[in-house]
Amino acid sequence: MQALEEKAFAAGATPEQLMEKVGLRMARLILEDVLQPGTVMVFLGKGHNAGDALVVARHLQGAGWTVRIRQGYPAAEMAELSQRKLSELKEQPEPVLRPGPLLLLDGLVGIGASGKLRSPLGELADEMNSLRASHGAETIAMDLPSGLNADVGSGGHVIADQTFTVGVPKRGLVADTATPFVGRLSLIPVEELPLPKKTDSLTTGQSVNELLPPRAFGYHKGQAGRVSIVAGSPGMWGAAVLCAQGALRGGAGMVTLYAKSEAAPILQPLLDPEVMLKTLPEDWSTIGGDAIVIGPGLGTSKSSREMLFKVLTERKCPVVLDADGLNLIAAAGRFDCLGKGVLLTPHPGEMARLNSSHGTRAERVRALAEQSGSTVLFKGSRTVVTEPGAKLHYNTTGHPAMATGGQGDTLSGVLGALLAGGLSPLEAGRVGAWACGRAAEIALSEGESEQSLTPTRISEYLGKAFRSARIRSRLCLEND
Ligand SMILES: NC(=O)C1=CN([C@@H]2O[C@H](COP(=O)(O)OP(=O)(O)OC[C@H]3O[C@@H](n4cnc5c(N)ncnc54)[C@H](O)[C@@H]3O)[C@@H](O)[C@H]2O)[C@@H](O)CC1
Repeated sequence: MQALEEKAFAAGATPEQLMEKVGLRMARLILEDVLQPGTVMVFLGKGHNAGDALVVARHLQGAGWTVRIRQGYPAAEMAELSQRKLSELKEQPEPVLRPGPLLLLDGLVGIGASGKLRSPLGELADEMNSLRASHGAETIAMDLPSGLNADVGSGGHVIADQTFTVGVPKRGLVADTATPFVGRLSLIPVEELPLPKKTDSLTTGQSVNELLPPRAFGYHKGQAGRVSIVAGSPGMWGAAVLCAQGALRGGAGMVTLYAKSEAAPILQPLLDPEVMLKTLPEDWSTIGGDAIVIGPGLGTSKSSREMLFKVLTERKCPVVLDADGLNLIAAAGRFDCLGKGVLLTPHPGEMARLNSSHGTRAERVRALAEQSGSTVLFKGSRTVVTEPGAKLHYNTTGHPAMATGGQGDTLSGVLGALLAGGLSPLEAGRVGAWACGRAAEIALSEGESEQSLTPTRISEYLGKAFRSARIRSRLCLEND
């Protein structure tokens, strides 16, 4: 990263220009999500990381926020540029905490850090963590959460709810050990710091926007695609309903749910009127569509097992395989039915049944992709998608509020819709994970809580999530 910065400076960009650019972009993303002005506390070390935080604070101050400064060192000991950014904040009378949101900006250390946080920054980090725990404050880290090793992700100290990483994703941010310290991730693009092509990538609003170009005016439902869903069983019909909701709001042209005829009186009143309900044929391989989703709440009966293997072996369109679909494959070891065109969506429990519970998440997702020849979306607080020969794509959105049964059913429907609309399994996995996570974030900023958020609400917020990919992409690229 330092080497890239040096290149950018050699090409004429000044550190101040870069700092102003990233600070403005970070502030815009905050203002997109936090709808009401509140108090922002800025925690400062000595280096340019502090300067980033100060530029963000200045923009928030301009938008009506109250700014409070917590400095580790006197101004005279700070980097000259950061001193200047401190002086550019408007003088304020010593403010009291006012009602409204409380944001903590972590500008203690960035990529210039080495080792564990030393005094007085260690104490400031503790203060941030305790305000987060006791005052409902949200912590936003500039570039990386202070204390965390940017290369390997060890040694976290500041617990961030969100990290704005500058220019290039640092490897350590997506390490398993880093996830609890990093929170949601936003990549702040800096044109002067081009992304390295070979490294693993982050799926951001900008990348989702590129994968979902606006539809042509003459677009019709045939192009949006038909999603067929085989899901649900006695006691688990809700999974089928959630999956159909996700498919409908993920952009499908037509959604058909296939279920046993005796389930119709239960299902029909629960389904959106746009969803077609058909009797599950004896031979599942006769089910048509542009994408098939199999598995949510399906059960693991012998007849389902035989039909699943048949559909997969004779598939004529992409298939999303979730939940019991994965369990059936795992129990029988029938990896020979998988391969290209199949998108597997295991959570950690299903992953352990399919492959192994040993190794890092990165190692496990790669191993399953190689073993199955399929695309794998490994769910978790840092969902990761890959396929044989591809790099790892880490999702950046989501929230612990998504820890509820049924989220995966919604996601599988969304994935079916994206595949039916023509995305590849890898693209669909990236977009689907991003959109569901973003829907959760928006729902929370509009009043849902960690306790209340349901998968149905995720579907309801998908509209805003897809829109947000376009908005965030624009916010991250315009300079004024
Ligand atoms: N260089 C630039 O022009 C740009 C830098 N940017 C920001 O600047 C950051 C890098 O800035 P710097 O290189 O000034 O470094 P940092 O701001 O990361 O901090 C370096 C300072 O922290 C102290 N320090 C290091 N490890 C410590 C520890 N364990 N405990 C306590 N103190 C410690 C060092 O003595 C040094 O004074 C990036 O992460 C990014 O946030 C962005 O503004 C973009 C442009």
